[in-house]
Amino acid sequence: MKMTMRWFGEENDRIPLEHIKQIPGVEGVVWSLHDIPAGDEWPMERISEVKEQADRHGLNIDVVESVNVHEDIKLGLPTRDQYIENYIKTIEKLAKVGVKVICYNFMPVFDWTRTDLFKEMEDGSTALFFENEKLKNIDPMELVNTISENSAYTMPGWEPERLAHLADLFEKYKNVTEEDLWDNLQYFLEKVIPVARENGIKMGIHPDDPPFSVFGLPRIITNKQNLERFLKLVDDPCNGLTLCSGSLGANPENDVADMVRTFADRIHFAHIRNVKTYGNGDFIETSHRTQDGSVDIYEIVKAYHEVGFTGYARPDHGRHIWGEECRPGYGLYDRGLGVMYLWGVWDSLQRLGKEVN
Ligand SMILES: O=C(O)[C@@H](O)[C@@H](O)[C@H](O)[C@H](O)CO
Ligand SMILES: [Fe+2]
Repeated sequence: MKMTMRWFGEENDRIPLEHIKQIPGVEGVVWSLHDIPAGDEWPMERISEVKEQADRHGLNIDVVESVNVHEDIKLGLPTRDQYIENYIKTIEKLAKVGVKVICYNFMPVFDWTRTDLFKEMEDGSTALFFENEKLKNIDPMELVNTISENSAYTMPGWEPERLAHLADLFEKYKNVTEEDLWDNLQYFLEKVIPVARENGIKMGIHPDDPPFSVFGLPRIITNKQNLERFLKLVDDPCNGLTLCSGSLGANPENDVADMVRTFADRIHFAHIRNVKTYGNGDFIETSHRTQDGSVDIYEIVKAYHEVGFTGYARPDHGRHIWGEECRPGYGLYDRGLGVMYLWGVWDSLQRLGKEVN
């Protein structure tokens, strides 16, 4: 397991690379060019700039999250070919600086969805919260406003410029069914995966967060059966998964450890975090520790260990603790604690394995 940490970029993240470097066992940053609109080709100078910054701190840039997929590709519009062309050029450029994995998602309109970014927990910390009833009764634009107002930074997947045309976007999706979305995903993969393979890059789709439909929009990367279907769309090792325990774990029916065991060789990137589910569709993000949430993180790490996972991992979101002012879900402290929990479990399994053999 190669440990990484998400970093939003020099002027876009309060956490300096010096601090990331001090977290035990973190070898690389998971990065992106967050200001480049989905569908545009990434400029080589900008890519090289991040590579140099990371190099200076002895961190690798092997994983990119995300190269976002333009809405026209998800909608299957004739204009998609141009955007796919740009995507391919970006893949080729990323390969030039040694990128190994690209994480992306195929969620219509919104990336992750929460109704509260700073929900207070019993211990005084705050965390991202999803309230099912509230979502049912809220106008999508109101949610966009809450999320952009609440944050000092632009939230990936919630770009105000794109979401300004929300009504338009919803209109375009009106007749797009889940089956259409599958077809459009397949079309995209058939063009992109061969290029990724030639360039030594593995693609890892991120599951939908939460793993069910929001605002009536279709969502398909949601459970084991659909992950299986996804992997068969293009049956190539480069067509793989970013297995996100927190996204999938928001549906208590998903058994993430079982997915690790089943899809082991197609998991290129592990997002590990815990959520507490309440049985009515509500959930809150908790510390990584198994006892603190509803997802058995210990069992998931054990499954990765059992299958001999050598891919990349990162602590996904964390709570906001110790008064830290940070991007929602992306503070230094709780994610740092998360890394140490994951290593604690991993190292003890490693040692036990040696003692048994
Ligand atoms: O919830 C998060 O912050 C991430 O796990 C996702 O936003 C992820 O970066 C994207 O879905 C990947 O494209
Ligand atoms: Fe994730």
